[in-house]
Amino acid sequence: MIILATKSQTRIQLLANTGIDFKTETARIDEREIESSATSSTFDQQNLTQNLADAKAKNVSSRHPQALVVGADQTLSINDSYLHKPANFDALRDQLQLLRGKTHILCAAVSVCRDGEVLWGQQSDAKMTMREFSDAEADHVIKLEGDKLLKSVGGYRLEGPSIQLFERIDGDYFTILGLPLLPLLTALRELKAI
Ligand SMILES: Nc1nc2c(ncn2[C@H]2C[C@H](O)[C@@H](COP(=O)(O)OP(=O)(O)OP(=O)(O)O)O2)c(=O)[nH]1
Repeated sequence: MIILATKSQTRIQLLANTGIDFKTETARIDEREIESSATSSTFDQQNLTQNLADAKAKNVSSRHPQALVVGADQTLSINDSYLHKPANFDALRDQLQLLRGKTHILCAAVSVCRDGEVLWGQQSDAKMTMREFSDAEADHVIKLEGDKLLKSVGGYRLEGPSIQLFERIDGDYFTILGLPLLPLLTALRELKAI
C-alpha cells in the first residue's frame, strides 16, 4: 500500500491524477522547529527541504511500517530568507509585494520511506520571476482565487489566474506545484510499487 503523507489538496490531486491507488495521512511534525534548527548553520534550502520531506515520510511510516510512504515538502526563499504560506489576506498582499519584480526560488523535495527508513529522496528547484504587477492586478488575482492562495507557500497558484503575475519561470511544473512527480513515479516503478 502507498500512503501520501500530506494534507495538501494540491499534492493529493497531483498523485490522484496519475491513476495510482494510495491513501493519505497527515504527517505530525513541527516544520518550523526543523527549519529553525537548520537555519543556525549555512543557508542550505535543498537540504532543509529534503529533511522536511524525509521527516514527514518517516513520521507516517512509524504508524504504518509495512506501507510505502511518500512525504514531500516545498520551501520558498528570496535573498536567503524563507517565506511561508500567508496567514491571511493582509499577509498575502504583503508577501506578493515582497516578491513583485524579483526572482525567488521554490525548492520541492520528495521522499519514499518504508518501516521508518528512507529508501529514496530527491529535490528540485524552480526559479520564479514575478512581474512588476500593480496592487490592482494582485487584488484582481486574489479576488478570483480567494483563500486557496493561503494554502500555497508563495501565495499564488501557477495553474490559475496567478500566472498573470509572472514574467518568467525556470523549472518543472510539478516542482512548482510542490511534488516532483516524474522522479517520484520513476522511483515507485523501480521499487515495484506501481
Ligand atoms: N495548487 C498549487 N499549490 C501550490 C503551488 N505552489 C505551492 N503550492 C502548495 C503545495 C503545498 O500544499 C504548499 C507547500 O507547502 P508545504 O510543503 O508546507 O505543504 P503543506 O503544508 O501544504 O502540506 P503537507 O506539509 O504536505 O501536509 O504550497 C501552486 O502553484 N499551485
